[in-house]
Amino acid sequence: MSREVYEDMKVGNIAITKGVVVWTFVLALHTDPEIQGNSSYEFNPQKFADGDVKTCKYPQAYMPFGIGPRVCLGEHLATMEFKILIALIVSRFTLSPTYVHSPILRYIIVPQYGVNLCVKKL
Ligand code: HEM
Repeated sequence: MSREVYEDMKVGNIAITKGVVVWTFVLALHTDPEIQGNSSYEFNPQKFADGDVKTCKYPQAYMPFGIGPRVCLGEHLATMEFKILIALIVSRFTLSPTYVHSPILRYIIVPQYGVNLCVKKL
């Protein structure tokens, strides 16, 4: 995520000059054990049971849809679409017995050995 600095400013003890574009590496924020806790690399949907902001040390450090006045306009639509999509997938397939649960970090978190699904004729 990026923001252009419109005037010379300081963030903590870092001086930033007008015109510089500052990038936030969101993946690092979402996986840093210092911020997210020691299980930051584990796939654990349960940690969201009490809402997004309770998942990490600083509520604003969890920002898959950005943050502030330019936050993603489609956040709620996309979240709803994901819920519908997951429900549709789960209702039509079961995981193959050969499936090995092994999420790893590439550019995003992906299943290391893929996800094999059993397809049955409806
Ligand atoms: C998984 C799905 C999506 C993700 C992860 C995502 C993520 C993001 C992020 C990180 C930003 C930048 C926010 C910022 O700079 O603070 C953004 C902006 C935006 N997104 Fe999404 N987005 C998703 C889906 C959608 C959908 C479905 C729509 C529209 C239907 C949408 C519309 C927008 C728009 C219009 C902006 C620009 C907002 C602005 O600059 O004021 N996004 N999105």
